[in-house]
Amino acid sequence: MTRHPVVLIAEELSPAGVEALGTDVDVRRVDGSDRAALLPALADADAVLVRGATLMDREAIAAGPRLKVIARAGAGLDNVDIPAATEAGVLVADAPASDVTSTAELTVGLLLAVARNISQADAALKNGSWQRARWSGVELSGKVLGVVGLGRTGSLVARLMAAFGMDVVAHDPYVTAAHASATGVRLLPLDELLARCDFLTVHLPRTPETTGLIGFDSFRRMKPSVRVVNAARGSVVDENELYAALKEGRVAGAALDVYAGEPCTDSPLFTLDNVVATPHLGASTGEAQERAGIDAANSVLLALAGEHVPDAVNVQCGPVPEAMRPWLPLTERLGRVLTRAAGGVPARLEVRLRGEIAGLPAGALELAALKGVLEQTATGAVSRVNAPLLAGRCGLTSRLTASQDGGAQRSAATLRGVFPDGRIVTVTGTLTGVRLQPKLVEVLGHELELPLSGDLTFLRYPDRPGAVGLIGGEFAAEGVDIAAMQISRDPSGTTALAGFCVDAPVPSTALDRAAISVGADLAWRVPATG
Ligand SMILES: NC(=O)c1ccc[n+]([C@@H]2O[C@H](COP(=O)([O-])OP(=O)(O)OC[C@H]3O[C@@H](n4cnc5c(N)ncnc54)[C@H](O)[C@@H]3O)[C@@H](O)[C@H]2O)c1
Ligand SMILES: O=C(O)CC[C@@H](O)C(=O)O
Repeated sequence: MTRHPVVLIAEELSPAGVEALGTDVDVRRVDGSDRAALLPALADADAVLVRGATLMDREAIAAGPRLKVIARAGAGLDNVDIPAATEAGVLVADAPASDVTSTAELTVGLLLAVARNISQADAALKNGSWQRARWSGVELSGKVLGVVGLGRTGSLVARLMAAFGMDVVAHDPYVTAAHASATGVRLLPLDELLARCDFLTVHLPRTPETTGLIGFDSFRRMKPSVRVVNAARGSVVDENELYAALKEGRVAGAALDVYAGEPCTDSPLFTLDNVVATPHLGASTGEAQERAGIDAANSVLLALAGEHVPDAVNVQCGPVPEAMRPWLPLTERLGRVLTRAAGGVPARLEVRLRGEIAGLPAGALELAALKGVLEQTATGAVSRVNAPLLAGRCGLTSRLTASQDGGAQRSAATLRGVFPDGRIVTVTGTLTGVRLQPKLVEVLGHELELPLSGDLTFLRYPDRPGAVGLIGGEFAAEGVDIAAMQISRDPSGTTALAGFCVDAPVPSTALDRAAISVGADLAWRVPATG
């Protein structure tokens, strides 16, 4: 029975997300926050689905030797050691678009709550106290809202708050003025924004640069009437400094959804009347969880199938257009043919694209070629994720070149390897027919046409009559059936290259005998997988 890939669900995942995984995977569950349960459960896992409470650090990644993908059902990957995953060849993806609307809407709620003391008044009333003057607030309309971080959430918050009549200004050194103006905001230096705003909301990732960004110095620059909202990451606003500023009347109010350490139940901030606090609810809506689950499940399925994962964060390539996707497995296989033909890894690899594909973004093809080249010799797992790292370690450099002239094909990909001993080895493939079948069309300068699938075997020998019969005889003696074959002479007509698609791997003893019988100087096999 074929083994289905094991997908470990380590946290609550929406039913739609579980359903999106389909029936061709073996779904298992574990409580990812329980380390003692998580580590052994990872031993068999091909994929793990997490939210924010499962720590996928170096130790956890090492506990999953089969792992191919870590997918986060949500935005942000603070709980995943991305460099460790990259080294291990494990793809990491999150679902960055899934919770933008929910988080932006919660931010609107927090802005309103901190302006109007909604939660404090609610709690007081339910406690029997009718205090209208005590909970009087301020309007949003006409006030300046400072948005720090004008990415997905920040931009949506800016648009939504403009509808309240707020004057929205933003600080984000990494966005263009065009993006800001399309969002309807003015970009300002941080100091100027801090000095002007009546309300401040941060929508930043946690990075060394953003940790504590809103701290003592920032509060010093702000008006004492300012109200601060954080629904991004706890550590972006320094909690101790915020507490001091609120206590001393240097900040009028704060609304927080996130905390430096979570779960957080006993912060000094919770003792203050002018603080509204929610327990990390930004993405906690049915809609966001459904989208996050489905997006993460789709990333898992794509990664397990070896396909391009648009939400991957640790694959070093840009977008992969639809027309480029069938070329990924083809280029990977070409890499395997090249390394096997040469008996080792080249020092330099050129990935040449010709014809119609030459104009398309092709970074992913370079990664696929590197993967194919390296996986024959590497000791651990090789994927498009760690291929550049492993190439660097073994001194292999690569480059992409493109030419509009496809030659005999509409499009073709050639791998050209230059080896440390000066040898140059080339292999070329193309996709043919309506079903885009991968074909080899050139090997070591010999033109041929051979399906680039299944087990392949090649021999290069001085051309003479009867050679194919001798080779076929050796294969037949081991019960190996030939599904397709091609013989190609070099331009001088003296050397022949025979390529065979075989139904089962040719035993090495049979290949050795065949090579001796025809006087081959090269004989090699390319296994169907890895
Ligand atoms: N509360 C929640 O439940 C919840 C839900 C979703 C996202 N988040 C968090 O909200 C934050 C924003 O999410 P997003 O999806 O909008 O991210 P994003 O990547 O779309 O936007 C982040 C923006 O911050 C900017 N930025 C980075 N460093 C900066 C700096 N030093 N100064 C100013 N700007 C800087 C980036 O240029 C980018 O535009 C993330 O930390 C995310 O994890 C929280
Ligand atoms: O609910 C969650 O899983 C956390 C939401 C998440 O996307 C975040 O980045 O804060």
